[in-house]
Amino acid sequence: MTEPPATPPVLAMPDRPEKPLPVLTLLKTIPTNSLGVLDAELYRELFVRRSYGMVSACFVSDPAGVKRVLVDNFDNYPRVPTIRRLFEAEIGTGTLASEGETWRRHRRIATPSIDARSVKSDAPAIIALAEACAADLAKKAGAKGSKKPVDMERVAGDLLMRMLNQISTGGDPDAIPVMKWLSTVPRKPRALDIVPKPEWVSKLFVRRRIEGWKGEADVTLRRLIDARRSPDWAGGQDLLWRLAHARDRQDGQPFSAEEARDEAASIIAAGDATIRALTWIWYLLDLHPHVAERMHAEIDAVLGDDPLTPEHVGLVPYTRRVLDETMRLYPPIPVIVRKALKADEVAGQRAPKGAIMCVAPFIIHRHEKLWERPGVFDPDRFADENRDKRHRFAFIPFAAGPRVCPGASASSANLMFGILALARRLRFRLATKGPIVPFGGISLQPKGGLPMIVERRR
Ligand code: HEM
Repeated sequence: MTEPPATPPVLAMPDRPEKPLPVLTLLKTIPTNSLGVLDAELYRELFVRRSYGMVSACFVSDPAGVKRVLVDNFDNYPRVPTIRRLFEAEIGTGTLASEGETWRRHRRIATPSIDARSVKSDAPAIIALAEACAADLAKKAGAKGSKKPVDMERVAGDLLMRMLNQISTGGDPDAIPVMKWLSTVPRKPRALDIVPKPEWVSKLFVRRRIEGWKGEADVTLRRLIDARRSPDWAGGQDLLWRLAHARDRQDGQPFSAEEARDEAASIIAAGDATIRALTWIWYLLDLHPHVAERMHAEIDAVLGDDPLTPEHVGLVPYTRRVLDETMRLYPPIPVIVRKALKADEVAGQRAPKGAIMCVAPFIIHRHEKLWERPGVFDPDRFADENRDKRHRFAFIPFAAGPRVCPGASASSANLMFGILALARRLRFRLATKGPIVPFGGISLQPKGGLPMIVERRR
């Protein structure tokens, strides 16, 4: 067995300025990499309040503060309207982009359609997609190995798109443009997209551009849902069918056609975060051969030459720890932003009315006061015997509270199928000497992709 290196490798990080950036530099940096504005103090202090002219921002990393914002007083902290509008413009008012009673109703009706029980029956088809992806990469690598790199972000993106399509429509090829469209939401905004504006300005300047992006894909999505509402529907009970027939447990009412479309678009667009975890894991494994070796040994011992089944996921605890440690260091959603409707006390500190509340998994997961050796990749921190050492709200890749990710268990299972299928047959080596830069948009991506050489293991 390979020993862990005496000095752990330096991991890809965005710039971390020693001091807070001046406002102008901050405004210039955010569009190029929002994580590059997070300065060193934020990783040292559990609560930091900053003023930017008229706006206050609170960076909350104290686990008690995270709980206050996301769970105990979550009604006081809706999404920041500018970010919500970015989504709303394209996908309407589904769970992802609504607030108040609209959100509550969507969440109540939609959540049972994507919980672990509902997506269980998709597992064999999802596993088949993961196996096909591994077989395809093995073929490309050839017996002797190919020197031509593949972009792992693209590989993960393609696989996850097929998985989402399987869950949503039973794998209907007509729905691929819908998946492609929703994987681009939200697009890079223009200033006019995010400021509040009268309806006529929106119609004239914003809606038309967005209609162009959606093109036929939105028409297709509506058609797919309508077909499932028809009494003549003879297909399966996939996610779109479940959304079309779901009912509110409070008043027994189903979604309207428009609501069902918004919710489907919301869930498919949100599912895209999964791609990130299935990208960063191969980067970390290549940098840490002792972890890769142990994970491969576990997978080989448990799977052997047997066909991969859902039951295998429960038998590979070390591989699961590798996934958790990957999402600690590179959380797919790096920053959660809320706005304080009223002034509040958060972990003993004052959050003023109107403050932007930044609960950032990227900071919290690397915080010096919450983790030992936070920059070191060590999957064993997630071993059962170490569970008591960490606070429940110090690890929040799926957020927490009433707005916790409803796709958490479905995406965890799909990720494990993808990891097991690929790692059983293949190993990936970084194919660039240049730095890998984590880029923070809504989700956390390696800037410019992740080129890797594929090698066959068996
Ligand atoms: C590794 C994969 C994923 C991660 C790390 C992740 C993470 C998150 C996080 C952090 C949030 C909260 C964002 C915020 O409040 O600002 C969220 C919300 C959401 N996620 Fe996920 N997600 C993942 C996959 C999925 C999948 C596969 C689906 C659907 C099948 C999904 C559906 C949603 C929806 C609908 C919301 C909005 C919930 C609400 O506002 O009530 N996610 N996700």
